[in-house]
Amino acid sequence: MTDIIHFNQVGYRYPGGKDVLSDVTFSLGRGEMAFVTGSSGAGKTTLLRLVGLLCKPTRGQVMVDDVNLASLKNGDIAPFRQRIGMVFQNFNLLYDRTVFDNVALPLVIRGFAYSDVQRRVRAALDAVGLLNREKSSPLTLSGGEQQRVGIARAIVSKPALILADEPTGNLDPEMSKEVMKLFERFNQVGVSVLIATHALHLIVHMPHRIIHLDGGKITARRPRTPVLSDLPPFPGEDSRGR
Ligand SMILES: Nc1ncnc2c1ncn2[C@@H]1O[C@H](COP(=O)(O)OP(=O)(O)OP(=O)(O)O)[C@@H](O)[C@H]1O
Repeated sequence: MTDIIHFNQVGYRYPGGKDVLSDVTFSLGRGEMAFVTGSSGAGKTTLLRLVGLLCKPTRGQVMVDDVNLASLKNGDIAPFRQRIGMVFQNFNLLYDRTVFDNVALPLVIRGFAYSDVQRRVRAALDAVGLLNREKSSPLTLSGGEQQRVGIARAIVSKPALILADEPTGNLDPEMSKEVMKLFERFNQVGVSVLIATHALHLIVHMPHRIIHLDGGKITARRPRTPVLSDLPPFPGEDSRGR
């Protein structure tokens, strides 16, 4: 598995502040899903912001999709970000627009033809189970549905990588599980996914790797847990053991 993200001894300090990340080295494999955990202030959001080119490391190198982010010129940053889908805790939706318009936004900004916008937005809404709500205002949706709109907007550009910052932070336990399952579905079709979360109870039974931050340093890593589907099938059985 090649890496879609590689951090090499990365440090970050907000202007005028102290180090909020130091000596962070980790990789996310292409097609992998993993979690970044840690208490409030541990540096999870900052780590995702570095991957999403929302800030630049003060030390070390960040590679994303085989590009050293330090080598990108200003004009290359916006096109590069289109390879990444971002999902936020507070959904970041436009509440005076329809669900369709919210999901269409990244494509409209890029100047896609309307017929392509329509096709891709409908496919994205279908993938999150909200095709029947395309004309609705996000205000009429539940929190879980609003987050699914946020996820549809993140995947509509067919990114190689999804970054999600506390995507279940405003959701009840049932909706949180649904949203995590949705990320797993995209991961199963090859999208790499990195999720920052406090919700240990939600992820502890999931098989994905956990990268734990404390005070801006990686202090623990839980390897990916093998799951039944990793095992080769017995002769005469399919991969689900049936
Ligand atoms: N714009 C900023 N300027 C200065 N310091 C900041 C800024 N944003 C965050 N910090 C500091 O950086 C540290 C790491 O913050 P970060 O948001 O990355 O943590 P986090 O693990 O995502 O926290 P939370 O779980 O509460 O969102 C914190 O001490 C925070 O106060």
